[in-house]
Amino acid sequence: MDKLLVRGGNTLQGTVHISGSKNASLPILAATLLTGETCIIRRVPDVSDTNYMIQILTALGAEVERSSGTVRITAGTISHDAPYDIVRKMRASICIMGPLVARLHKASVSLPGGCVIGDRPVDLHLKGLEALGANIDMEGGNMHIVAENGLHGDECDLRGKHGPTVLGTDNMMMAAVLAKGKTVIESAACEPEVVDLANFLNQMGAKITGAGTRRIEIEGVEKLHGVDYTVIPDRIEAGTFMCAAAMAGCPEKGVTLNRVCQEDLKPSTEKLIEAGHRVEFNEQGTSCTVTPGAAPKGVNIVTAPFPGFPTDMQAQFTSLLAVTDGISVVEDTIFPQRFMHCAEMSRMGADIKVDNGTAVIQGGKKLSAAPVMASDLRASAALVLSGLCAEGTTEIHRLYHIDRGYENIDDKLVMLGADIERVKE
Ligand SMILES: CC(=O)N[C@H]1[C@@H](OP(=O)(O)OP(=O)(O)OC[C@H]2O[C@@H](n3ccc(=O)[nH]c3=O)[C@H](O)[C@@H]2O)O[C@H](CO)[C@@H](O)[C@@H]1O
Ligand SMILES: C=C(OP(=O)(O)O)C(=O)O
Repeated sequence: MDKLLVRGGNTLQGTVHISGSKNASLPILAATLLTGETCIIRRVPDVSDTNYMIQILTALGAEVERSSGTVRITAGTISHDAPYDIVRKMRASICIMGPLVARLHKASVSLPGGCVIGDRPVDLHLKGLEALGANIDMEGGNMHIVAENGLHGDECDLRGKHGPTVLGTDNMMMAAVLAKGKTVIESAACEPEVVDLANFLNQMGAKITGAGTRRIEIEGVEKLHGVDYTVIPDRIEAGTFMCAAAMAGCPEKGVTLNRVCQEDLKPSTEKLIEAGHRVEFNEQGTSCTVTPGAAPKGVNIVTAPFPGFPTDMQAQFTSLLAVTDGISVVEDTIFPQRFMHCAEMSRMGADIKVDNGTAVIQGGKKLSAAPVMASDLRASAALVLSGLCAEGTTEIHRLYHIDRGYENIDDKLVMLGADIERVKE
């Protein structure tokens, strides 16, 4: 197992290229199961989650070739059966349910295991599939989903107690594209990754309108075909580098991020500006430079479904606010238990009290290095950010979390001037 040594105090400057979105790539890779024709997906980040999805597709019978960011998939003859051994490692593997039932009229998929960021049920995914005529039986931790005569269009409201569901919306869209008749999804998730999946499906020949709004309509079609598609930039990786620039960037030159989407970065941009940092986009909105402010101040954050502030940026902003003067309050309404990074950051000298889904941060503390444990993907990014500003060498253990979703994060930070080394434990 690897660990990261982050020697804090270096100033970051230069340009970083943002990778394709992990959270857009995962459902898009799963959606290639909807056709026997070849799909080429470009700018798929080379991270363990996308490689894991490729292993799942291969285990189901698809032929997959990967050459750096380009993945070529032909799902000619596929199996409906995804046992525990192949789904257990990644929760996002549940997005194979929709395409399998749509194409084969049946799917056996093991329930994903627990998740450290909180309770993550799949009731809304199942509600969506049931609305389209699927019968679902649970047995021995497996979901057996059958639609003997195929799926049919219907209406379904996917609102849960924490708001809409991203992968649940994806699953229902993927199920509905080959269903007979029209499907309406109410309270759909509006995240850019949902829109990217809808764009991909439409290029395959699907008829989806309204993606990016709370109501999505899908007119079922008989068949989908292969496509050549490029996934959107990763707004969470970009947001993480924006935080790095605000925390450790050169005050004169800042850090430039290339291959971003300005619209998708709005919530992170607004909070950085409110906290006193400078964020400037080029005219096309595809590149931005973040320069740390002279007198940054604390801000309050409440996570919410898109276009609100993303829960996937909560840990990184908590890290930024821990070293920013003033009191900040950060509430995660989507995953109220997603604060494991705070205990580790406290070991580095941060002053954060977490209670009932809310962190109260007494900011402006000088951080000092400590050995810390990454507990999940974004928590590990938050610890790297803290390490960049800490005095001494921070050791970050359990690096497999960060490798799930950040392509070469250590190399990218080193290119910007950070002193980071990956070593064997
Ligand atoms: C691979 C991927 O894209 N992952 C993202 C996706 O996860 P994912 O799609 O799994 O997250 P959801 O949008 O489904 O979760 C939102 C909320 O709904 C609840 N819920 C969800 C499903 C369900 O059937 N019942 C239910 O109650 C969840 O517990 C959570 O409180 O969106 C999350 C919320 O933006 C992000 O943090 C994840 O990074
Ligand atoms: C929580 C995340 O991913 P997943 O839903 O796959 O756990 C994430 O990308 O921050």
